[in-house]
Amino acid sequence: MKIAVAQIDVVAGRPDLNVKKIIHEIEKARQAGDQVIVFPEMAVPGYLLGDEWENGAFVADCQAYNLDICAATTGIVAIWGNIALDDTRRSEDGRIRKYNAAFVAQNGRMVSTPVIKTLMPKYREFDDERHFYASRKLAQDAEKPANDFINPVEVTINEKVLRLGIILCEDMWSDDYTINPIEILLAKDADIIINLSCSPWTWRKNLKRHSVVKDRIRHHPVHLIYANNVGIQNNGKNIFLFDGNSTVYHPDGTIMKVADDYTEQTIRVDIMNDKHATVNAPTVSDQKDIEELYNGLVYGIRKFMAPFPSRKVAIGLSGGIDSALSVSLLTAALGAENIYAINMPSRFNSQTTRNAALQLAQNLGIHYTSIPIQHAVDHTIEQIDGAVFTRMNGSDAREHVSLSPLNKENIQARDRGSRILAGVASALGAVFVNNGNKTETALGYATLYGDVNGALAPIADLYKTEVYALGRYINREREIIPQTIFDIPASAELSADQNVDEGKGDPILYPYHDKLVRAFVEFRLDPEDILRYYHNGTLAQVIRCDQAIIDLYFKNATAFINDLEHKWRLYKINIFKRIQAPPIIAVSKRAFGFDLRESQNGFHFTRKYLKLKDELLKPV
Ligand SMILES: Nc1ncnc2c1ncn2[C@@H]1O[C@H](COP(=O)(O)OP(=O)(O)OC[C@H]2O[C@@H]([n+]3cccc(C(=O)O)c3)[C@H](O)[C@@H]2O)[C@@H](O)[C@H]1O
Ligand SMILES: Nc1ncnc2c1ncn2[C@@H]1O[C@H](COP(=O)(O)OP(=O)(O)OP(=O)(O)O)[C@@H](O)[C@H]1O
Ligand SMILES: NC(=O)CC[C@H](N)C(=O)O
Repeated sequence: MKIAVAQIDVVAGRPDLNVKKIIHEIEKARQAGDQVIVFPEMAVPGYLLGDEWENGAFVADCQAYNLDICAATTGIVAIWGNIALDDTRRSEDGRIRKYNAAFVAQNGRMVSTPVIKTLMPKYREFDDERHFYASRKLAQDAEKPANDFINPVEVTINEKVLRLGIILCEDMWSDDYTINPIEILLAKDADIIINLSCSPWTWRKNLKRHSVVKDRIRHHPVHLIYANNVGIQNNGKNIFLFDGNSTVYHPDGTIMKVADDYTEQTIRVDIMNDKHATVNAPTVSDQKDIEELYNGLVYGIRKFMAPFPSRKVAIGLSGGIDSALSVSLLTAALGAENIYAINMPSRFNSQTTRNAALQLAQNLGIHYTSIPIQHAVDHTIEQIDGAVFTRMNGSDAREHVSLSPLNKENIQARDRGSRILAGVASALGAVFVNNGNKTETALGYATLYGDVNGALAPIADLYKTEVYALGRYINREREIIPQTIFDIPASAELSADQNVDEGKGDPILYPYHDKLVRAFVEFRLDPEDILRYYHNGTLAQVIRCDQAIIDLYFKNATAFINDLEHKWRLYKINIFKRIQAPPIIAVSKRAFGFDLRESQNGFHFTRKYLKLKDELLKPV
């Protein structure tokens, strides 16, 4: 059986574009002699559409496109993902019932009723349960076992009947569920498993998938096809990267063929005359991780900017590592001709960072200018510091406004972000970007309406140590980011206390705080957990931090606890900044935005935490 797996770029919300592509691929496959062609999950509408799924006209339009696809299937079996509607019944939200489904057509006719997704992911960015009715709910309604609703689809190819075990993405990731759709299909003599997916890239997920596949077909070896899309999908607060990596597996779970990452590509195999060699499973290394991260971010930026009327981007180039990495990624994604860098020195910016910013711009060949801000900052300070409020209740009471040193720091950041960058971007017909990293985003180490601004936050899902690692990757062949930028301390350069030439910088101990933030955000640990691990000596292992670093920074329990409480407070209080922050490209296992859904409730320390703290601080 000759099967084509079409790894198309699914544009979310654009069924017109997607269907055009699908029909084109079907025609190509027919000409190539393929007998079956498989497309990804939700290949017609896209998947991360938010509450657009509630737009009745839109979903009806998407479903109606099935007729166009079906009509194109002369001489071939096509399998694709789309929404299925049942307007005779309602979902639990009172709206028309919708299914996340796979459609199978051959010779201009649907071969079966739609195959309905069984397992509905409802964690992280996934919201299937909110919008779609699962096949297992249908079973419940009918008071029948779930198995009755999970069946192979029979197709006839060359007069031979084949039983296709078709599933949708999460149906394969069944470890945490009570139902295992693949097992059910294989028990019903499916000849092959075909998984239509819409599965975003995250760190080492492809590797995990290979082991999941191996496990699923361990007791019942059959070929397994995994069809995933490329492109990005944006839920409003996060951009998810779809690397594709569509794979055909041998019955022993080894890889027969795999599509290239982030590339529209159709892979072809002749399943039953299996002469295909085995492709080596990918290896794991830090270098490969960094390479994948780099490729993903560059792809994400390029795709995010594609629908904008202009690809021009303005960026504040400080001579620090964050903007250095960001500008390097932007240049790789959009071309040097589209990048406009502005250095905006105040009196606190060293010659060291100013020179580094200029050198970096020269190395990249981008547009560059310097717009000093001290004059405007002084003017703003003078106006605010001199302001007097008069109470308008007849008392004429007066209140003088006085700026603290911290207020003055923030005026510089706001002057850069809200006055210069926003002004320059509008003059150029460009957008400007936000260069915050994940560590400072978590701790609120950025100024609201200043450097929290921007159209896109390309590196806000990278911890500071990852920012440096990617910076070194950028320099792998030649020095693009000047070495000085790696040598000076990370610093906001907003006051004399942050003078890089004197070795002064941010009040964040990145090698430890990166790990602590990751424990809060990705491992979902509370200070109670952190303190317990600290107390029983396993903290370094749990948060994957060098013990020597913890010992170096914290000489005793008091120092450790003070820091832990300070950082937990910052993390929780600064949700207000993240709410107003631009969309973030998601690359970790939990990105700020709409991957981690934060409620704005301040901070709390549990009673167990307080008890343990008392014990630890009790004088001996
Ligand atoms: N719940 C809430 N909802 C909405 N807004 C709220 C709010 N609570 C306070 N606010 C507002 O937020 C203001 C305080 O926030 P904000 O103005 O950001 O100021 P703040 O958080 O006090 O300070 C920002 C920190 O980031 C550092 N920083 C700034 C810029 C760049 C860099 C760098 O690394 O390069 C570092 C800076 O040195 C300082 O330590 C308040 O004055 C108030 O107007
Ligand atoms: N002097 C400056 N000129 C231009 N832009 C600046 C300047 N200072 C800050 N910015 C902008 O504000 C952003 C936030 O500053 P921040 O200090 O966090 O990052 P950075 O300077 O790039 O890196 P680092 O924190 O390592 O110094 C910068 O990425 C940059 O876009
Ligand atoms: N589309 C889906 O069902 C996504 C969930 C799935 N676990 C994934 O691979 O990302």
